[in-house]
Amino acid sequence: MLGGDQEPGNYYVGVDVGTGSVRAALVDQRGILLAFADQPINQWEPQFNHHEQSSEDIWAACCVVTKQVVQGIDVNQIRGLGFDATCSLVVLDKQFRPLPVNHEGDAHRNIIMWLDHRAVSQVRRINETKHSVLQCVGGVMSVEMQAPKLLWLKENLRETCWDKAGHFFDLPDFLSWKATGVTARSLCSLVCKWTYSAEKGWDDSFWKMIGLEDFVADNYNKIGNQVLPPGASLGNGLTPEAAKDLGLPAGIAVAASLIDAHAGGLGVIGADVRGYGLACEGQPVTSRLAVICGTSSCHMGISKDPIFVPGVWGPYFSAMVPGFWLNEGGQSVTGKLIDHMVQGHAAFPELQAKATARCQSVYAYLNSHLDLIKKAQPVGFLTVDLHVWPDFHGNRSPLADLTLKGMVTGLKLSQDLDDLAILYLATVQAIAFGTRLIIEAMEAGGHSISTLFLCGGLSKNPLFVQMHADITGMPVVLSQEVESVLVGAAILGACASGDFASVQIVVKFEEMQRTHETRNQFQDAVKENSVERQRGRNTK
Ligand SMILES: Nc1ncnc2c1ncn2[C@@H]1O[C@H](COP(=O)(O)OP(=O)(O)O)[C@@H](O)[C@H]1O
Ligand SMILES: O=C(CO)[C@H](O)[C@H](O)COP(=O)(O)O
Repeated sequence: MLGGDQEPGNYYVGVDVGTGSVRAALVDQRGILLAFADQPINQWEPQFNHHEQSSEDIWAACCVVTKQVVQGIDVNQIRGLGFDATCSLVVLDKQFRPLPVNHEGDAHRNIIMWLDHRAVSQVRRINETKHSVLQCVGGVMSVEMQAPKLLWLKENLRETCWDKAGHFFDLPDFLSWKATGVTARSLCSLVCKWTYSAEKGWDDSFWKMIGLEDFVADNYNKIGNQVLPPGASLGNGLTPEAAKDLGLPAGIAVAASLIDAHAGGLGVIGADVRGYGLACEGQPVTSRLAVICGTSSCHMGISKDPIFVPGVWGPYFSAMVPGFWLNEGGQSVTGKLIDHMVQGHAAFPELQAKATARCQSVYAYLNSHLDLIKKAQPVGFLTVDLHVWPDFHGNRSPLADLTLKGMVTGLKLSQDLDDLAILYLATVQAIAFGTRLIIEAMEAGGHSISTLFLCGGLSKNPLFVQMHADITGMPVVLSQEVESVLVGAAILGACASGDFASVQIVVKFEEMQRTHETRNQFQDAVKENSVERQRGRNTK
């Protein structure tokens, strides 16, 4: 076992702040998840395309779930703590107090969430500059990144927010600051969402060109001028105040953080797949694509040399696995889109009642209903007359066009449970086709991908997984530990503790995890059908 010099019973805590909830896990030195807790967090949408959260609300939820997962153990055996979170923008004043990011002046809502699309005008102007930093985000900056949102705050909330601001954090970095009092930022967040270069640092000309010369004058104090690799140990570790909040011992190692998709990628991409006859067995890790699918989906592909893929974020150096370049494709709404389509359908109340009666989730019920109504052919053929274009919140990758909208064709007058189930299936398939489009763009750029490694909430939906296998034509690997994002966060804590020399070595934690593969039934079905037809011909 790697890192054999650890004492038995070393524990690490991972905290994952997703869009809808905060999760924590207790993980041992074998990478086995021993305890899990989750806590919902609030989201506000004060107007269309404005999505806000509260850093105080999120920290309070972190404290609840962390205390829960360490119940019953000797907390002195906890060696490290790691955070991952969505790439949302946190705004604090010079005394680290929350500032409002809204016209109502509500300082409790001091976070502009990752999926917020308020800064449309700002990102258009940024992209019109054609500045060279845009070559590190696939050529087009997303409205979901931090520069457009910062520019929006300066142009729209000058007095109530911008002039009073002392610190702008990516949410993962806010959490590590809250835990240690250290304002150092993670290389992951700054490189992926702020245009920071691992080799050259900040580019003064970019910030001056887009009208945020304030940061240059201030020597980047407000957005970070001390940058550490993910997994580096921060300051003197957990402060006594944060230790009390979290129910952990003061002084334990706290790691420089990761964005949630990157933690998920770290948690699955190194899995040991020997013995399953998979195409990626014995292949380099660069043949693997990690897809972290929750509210959104993020497609994480790594390479030894930088690969530029138009419309796909990156190339980013060492932003997920040290020593590798990263390209990140994405679909801004996937789980959120499926929830939207299902909950907005006329038959949803009937579905809810029937699922509740069976003590099932609505998705488990829908999946079984589809099996009930499918004919002789695989379930995927039920949507031959109904199709969905999934860009209800713009297209993140590979078209990188925030103005695109969603579309449904093939609707009838009926709105019964069968129609809802088939619309749900068509939405799942549309998302899988979006993944295929991203893979094709990445392969055109130079990637060579053979196998998908899925994690995140949607990886718990067998239909979602099967449609990805069928439509991409690739095997899908699910790790035995479904909470892979949390394993990724705990890996950070393990690295910061010094029990493991680097994140990369720790990635091999996964050798302890078994994996199982989902066969590509669609291709098998097509083959069987063609065999049937051939048999039919031969017997005629
Ligand atoms: N067991 C499940 N079956 C089907 N869908 C699920 C399941 N668990 C979560 N989801 C879906 O995954 C999405 C949330 O993903 P998750 O990774 O848990 O959260 P976050 O996006 O906050 O990180 C939601 O759209 C939810 O409907
Ligand atoms: O842009 C991101 C990652 O690069 C966001 O953090 C991610 O898309 C949101 O994650 P989730 O869907 O799990 O809430």
